Amino acid sequence: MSALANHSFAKMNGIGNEIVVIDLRDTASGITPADARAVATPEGVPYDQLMVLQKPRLAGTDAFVSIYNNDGSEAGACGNGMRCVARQTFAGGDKTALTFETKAGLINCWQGPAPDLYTVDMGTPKFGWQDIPLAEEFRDTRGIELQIGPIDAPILHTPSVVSMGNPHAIFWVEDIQAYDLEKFGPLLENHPIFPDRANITLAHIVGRDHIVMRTWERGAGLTKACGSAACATAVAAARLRRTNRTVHMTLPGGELTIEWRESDDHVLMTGPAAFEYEGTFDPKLFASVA
Ligand SMILES: N[C@H](CCC[C@H](N)C(=O)O)C(=O)O
Repeated sequence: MSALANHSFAKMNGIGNEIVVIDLRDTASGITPADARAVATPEGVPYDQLMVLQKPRLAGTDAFVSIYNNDGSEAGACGNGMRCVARQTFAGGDKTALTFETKAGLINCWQGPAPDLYTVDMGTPKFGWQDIPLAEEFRDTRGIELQIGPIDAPILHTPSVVSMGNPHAIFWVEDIQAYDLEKFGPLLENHPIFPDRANITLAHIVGRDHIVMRTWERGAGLTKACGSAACATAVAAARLRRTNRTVHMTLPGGELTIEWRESDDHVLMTGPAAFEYEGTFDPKLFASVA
């Protein structure tokens, strides 16, 4: 039987990014992709990402956190989800800073700068073709030309590619609403250039300290916000010398502040995390899970 049967969960959101947080640190268990898909069904708790806290594996860390998209695929990073995990973990204890281990590395979190805000150190961005990753024939990342749709359709081309522990392709456009992301998103997400698929962002640079964006997420589709995409987009814009290293990001679900810190290249993301309700998983959800 799944470790989730009869287990409690917290339904949260990170500026509209639908998050479920499960704390399995009191068990020796983890979950399977089939468990993640079972939770995402309409009979379960529909979400964009599932954040599973497990027993710490490294000394000095508060938990190992596994991240699942609603299609059951695992991801190395989830910025909005980490703010939700931080809020839940701060609420349950007396700490002012937390360290989580994820597939992509260590993530430090702290409350602030305002009472309802949380800051997450998302680590350092990676730009190499093997880091994203890109298919080897596209190793020259400057030459990526992606044309999607009929020739008279708007052509999305020359994306910036960045890994924040998960793959991101960012297309710079004048109008982020001018493209049918629900149509083009899955085509680009699954393009052979991205052997691990990719998160696809449309971004418009408003000024040197402000970007508006929206994202088709790998494994989850169109979401109201993608924190790691906001980090990747802010870094890519600064790298193109089109913005400062601290940028205000406007996403469909809300606002984030991203700082690509000059001293150590770490990317700090600040934003809210909302608690919605708590519940317990009905064991019937997992009846067909092996
Ligand atoms: N879909 C992403 C994971 C969730 C990222 C997003 N929700 C965030 O806040 O960073 C991926 O497969 O890489």
